Amino acid sequence: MTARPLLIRKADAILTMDDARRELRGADILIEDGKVQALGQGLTAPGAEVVLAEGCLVTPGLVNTHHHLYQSLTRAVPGAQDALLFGWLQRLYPIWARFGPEHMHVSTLTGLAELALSGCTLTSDHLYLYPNGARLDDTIAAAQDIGLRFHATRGAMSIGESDGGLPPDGLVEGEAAILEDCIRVVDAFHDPREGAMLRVGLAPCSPFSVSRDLMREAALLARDKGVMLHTHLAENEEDIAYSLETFGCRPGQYAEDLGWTGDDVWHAHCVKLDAREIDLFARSGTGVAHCPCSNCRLGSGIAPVRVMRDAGVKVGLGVDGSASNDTANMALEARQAMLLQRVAKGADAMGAREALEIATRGGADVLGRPECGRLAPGTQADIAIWDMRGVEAAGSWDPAALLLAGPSKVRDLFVQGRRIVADGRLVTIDLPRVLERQRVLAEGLAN
Ligand SMILES: Nc1nc2[nH]c(O)nc2c(=O)[nH]1
Repeated sequence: MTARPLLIRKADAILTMDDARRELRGADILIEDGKVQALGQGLTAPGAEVVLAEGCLVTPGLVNTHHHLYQSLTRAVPGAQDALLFGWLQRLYPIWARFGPEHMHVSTLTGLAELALSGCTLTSDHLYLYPNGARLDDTIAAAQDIGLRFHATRGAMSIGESDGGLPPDGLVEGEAAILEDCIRVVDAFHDPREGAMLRVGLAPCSPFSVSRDLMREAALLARDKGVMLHTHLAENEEDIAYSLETFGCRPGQYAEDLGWTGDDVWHAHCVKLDAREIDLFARSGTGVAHCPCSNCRLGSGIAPVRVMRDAGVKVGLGVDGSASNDTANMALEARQAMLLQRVAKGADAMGAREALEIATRGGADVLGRPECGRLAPGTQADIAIWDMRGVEAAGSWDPAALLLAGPSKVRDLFVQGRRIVADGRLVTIDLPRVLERQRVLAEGLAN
């Protein structure tokens, strides 16, 4: 929380993403106690810290609804560069099986740093493997170090190869132990209060790596504890084929039968949802984490985001893990979301403002955080300041330039009114030291 009030002054433009989608010119934002107090021209606040935003565009901090932060240690792995989802996973599982607590902590710090520099203030993470004593706690500590708002999800895999699943047997956990650890991390870390910096969700990994029983039990536990549910769904054709062959139904039916629809549930990818499944998601308030770069990289396809949005499905944006993106830049991800819908449906299928809306309030709504992802009196002061005077945006006429042109990195970033990035540099951690450790750990995995 900010001790002193903070006044962001004279922004060229503020895209508030409030309920009226107001856009303010030459305007200020006053922040007190971690929340937006006022927006408008000529605000004053005696004793406030002043941040000048002339030449800048100000937006709500971007919200990332799907990531596997640990994967930042396995970018561009040979043999996994040109594969479809299942082959890609089979190449990487044995490498991930060698991770331990430090790998989780350092890779998460690295991934969060990358997100912060690209304007992200709130991210979820899906950690679904726990080799060699690794724990969800390792990633939570990293988020607390860096100061980003964090939704950690306790993922899991329980069906190994010998039981018809995709992962190697050595990488799966027993279901009783999974549920026990879910209870532990929710009780230890989940903060249900408005404005929380840390929440926990439950996230069995995917239909081809967990049992139906675990999905059902996780849903019951999540509702008992009042936390959200997250998994991968309908990611590509292999995923659909597995569902039809193994469960005798499409992914939407599978999710509905197991209690995995509702406004406390969000599914990653959903590239292959059909019209009935989209209607189910809209009626039930089920959210979607759209991951356009990863879907391109793995050749999964183009998610029907235009159709989903028109049907009323809640859609947020996700960079996905850095083994399948392999960058984790939220601004570029929003640009990719916009461009892909145009490839699918034509040049007017999605504008820059709509893509930015998905990347801000869209994601916040998917994560059940209506106090984030928009700037209005009373919302959380999660704010990105983009310098539009650099070469990327030079000559641009409109704030839409942020996604049509650039920049893709922030000048300043505030989370709950606390500055995380100043003049393009992270101020909460020693990034060069983290990157050096990341390099050593990656080398150790590669050799
Ligand atoms: N894009 C991804 N899809 C997945 N499915 C699954 O089971 N794991 C993953 C993953 O890490 N990335």
